[in-house]
Amino acid sequence: MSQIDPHLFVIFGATGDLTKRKLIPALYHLMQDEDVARRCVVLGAARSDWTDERFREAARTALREQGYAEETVDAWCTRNLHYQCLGPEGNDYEGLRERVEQLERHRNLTGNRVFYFSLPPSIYTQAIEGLGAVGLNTSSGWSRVVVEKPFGHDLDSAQRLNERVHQHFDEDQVYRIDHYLGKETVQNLMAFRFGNALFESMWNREHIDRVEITVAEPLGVGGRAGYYDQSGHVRDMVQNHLTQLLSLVAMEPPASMDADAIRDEKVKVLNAVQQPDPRADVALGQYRAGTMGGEPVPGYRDEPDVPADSDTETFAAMRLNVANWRWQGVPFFLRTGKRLPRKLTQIAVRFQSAPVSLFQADGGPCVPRDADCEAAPNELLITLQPDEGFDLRFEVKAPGNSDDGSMPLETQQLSFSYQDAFGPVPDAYETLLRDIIVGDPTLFVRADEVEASWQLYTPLLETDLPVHSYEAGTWGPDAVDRLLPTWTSTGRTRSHRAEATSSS
Ligand SMILES: NC(=O)C1=CN([C@@H]2O[C@H](COP(=O)(O)OP(=O)(O)OC[C@H]3O[C@@H](n4cnc5c(N)ncnc54)[C@H](OP(=O)(O)O)[C@@H]3O)[C@@H](O)[C@H]2O)C=CC1
Ligand SMILES: O=C1O[C@H](COP(=O)(O)O)[C@@H](O)[C@H](O)[C@H]1O
Repeated sequence: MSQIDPHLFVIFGATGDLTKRKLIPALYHLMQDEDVARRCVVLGAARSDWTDERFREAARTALREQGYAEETVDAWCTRNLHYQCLGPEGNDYEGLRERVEQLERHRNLTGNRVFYFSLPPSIYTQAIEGLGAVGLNTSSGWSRVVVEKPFGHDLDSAQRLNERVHQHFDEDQVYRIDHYLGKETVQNLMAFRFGNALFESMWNREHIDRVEITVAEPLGVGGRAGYYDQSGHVRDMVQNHLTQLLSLVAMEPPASMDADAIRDEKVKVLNAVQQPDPRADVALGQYRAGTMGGEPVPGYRDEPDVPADSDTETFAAMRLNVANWRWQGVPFFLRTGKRLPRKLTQIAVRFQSAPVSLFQADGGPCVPRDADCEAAPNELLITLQPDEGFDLRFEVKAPGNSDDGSMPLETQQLSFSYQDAFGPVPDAYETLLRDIIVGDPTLFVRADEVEASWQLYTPLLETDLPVHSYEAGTWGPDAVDRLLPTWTSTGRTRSHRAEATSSS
């Protein structure tokens, strides 16, 4: 790991779900490296009237639940965790400043600070203003502010939030989190594309027929309806995670691996994506009651805290066109939803078929545009979770001969499994927290990038579109067939590995 400066890591929202489930375990894991543990002091903050000891106890419980050994956890919590109450209104920033300075004196820190907003998004502005009002945006060291998603709820609100943030912090101090960018396999997309000339030379409209991006979850809304019902699936997943995947698949090679060189290319490609026609290119859905893994599950409207007449979408699919020289005319299909049959994050790249198919039952040859002309295209499946890896599907001759005398072909695949090659992949939050404390912004979303993404989806979010019902445990509403009837990721399963993936 690069050199880490001694610093104070302040978590706003320290009593919340994200802190418990993701931030504390990621910090704990990072601090198994003694160098990091000596240099990082954590200060939790929220309105709840907790003490240091109460915060430590919550952290101990969270870590024990994740299977970490009791003694090591206890020692770490006592040594590294502190808590400051922000008062019942959450506005005691003067008290926070005093505590920050006191801890820095006691722990010999030199004014380097991270402020992590694990807060309800409606509080971001208040927190930014609060830090600015008491001068916590400047110090004798560096200060970084980390903002969780969602960053705004449309273009206008994202622009206003960026303006507020920039009144108190420079852009290079701001780390907008999209946790998909911390996933090892998402980063591997760049390695795959730009470290291998073989595929990059075919990565364009001359050779690719279509690209499909699927992010499917079996889970329902869980206990998050308060946020999710206001947000909906396009804001929750498409505007951020799927758009990041799209950018990484479609961007041009950057001039270097420098953070801004990469982010410049991501912004460029996002600006080339045409706004979808909401009525022709988009299908929305909401799950109704169904069966998952043999168990009945309730419909979205029967979930806790969801209004009985909610029209919030829990599924979205769309067709996008990237209007640039590399991609014009190649459809990018995005599909994501809750209560789909299984967990699957996958990019399927379908190459163009061979121009002439020689291996036909009736003696052929034929060309793919003829009816009944079977010419299986090559496909590359990039699976980001679970069972991370690549599968390249191609045609081989099956042994023996067909009765009709034609040469029998069968689809097989070359496969690479991340797990088999490298073992378990680290958690995305651990990667991202490490980048924050070493000051590497590459995997964070820049102000212009977040605005370009909202620009793309805001017209569709402002259109009153039908939300079609789908049964929990299926691949979404029938309306999705209008966009694409057969999705590579869920269509044929043509080999032992594809079947294994589909049943996991
Ligand atoms: N949970 C998750 O899986 C994910 C969450 N996120 C994002 O992370 C952020 C936090 O989410 P999550 O932890 O789930 O939310 P929670 O509602 O569980 O936690 C919110 C936290 O903010 C504190 N808080 C609320 N109001 C104020 C206030 N006025 N001033 C100071 N603190 C306040 C709450 O504590 P108290 O009441 O004590 O003040 C609590 O600690 C959100 O932006 C969310 O979108 C992103 C991805 C996944
Ligand atoms: O940001 C979010 O992501 C999760 C899915 O994340 P994953 O890492 O498990 O793929 C999603 O469940 C949640 O609704 C959304 O807010």
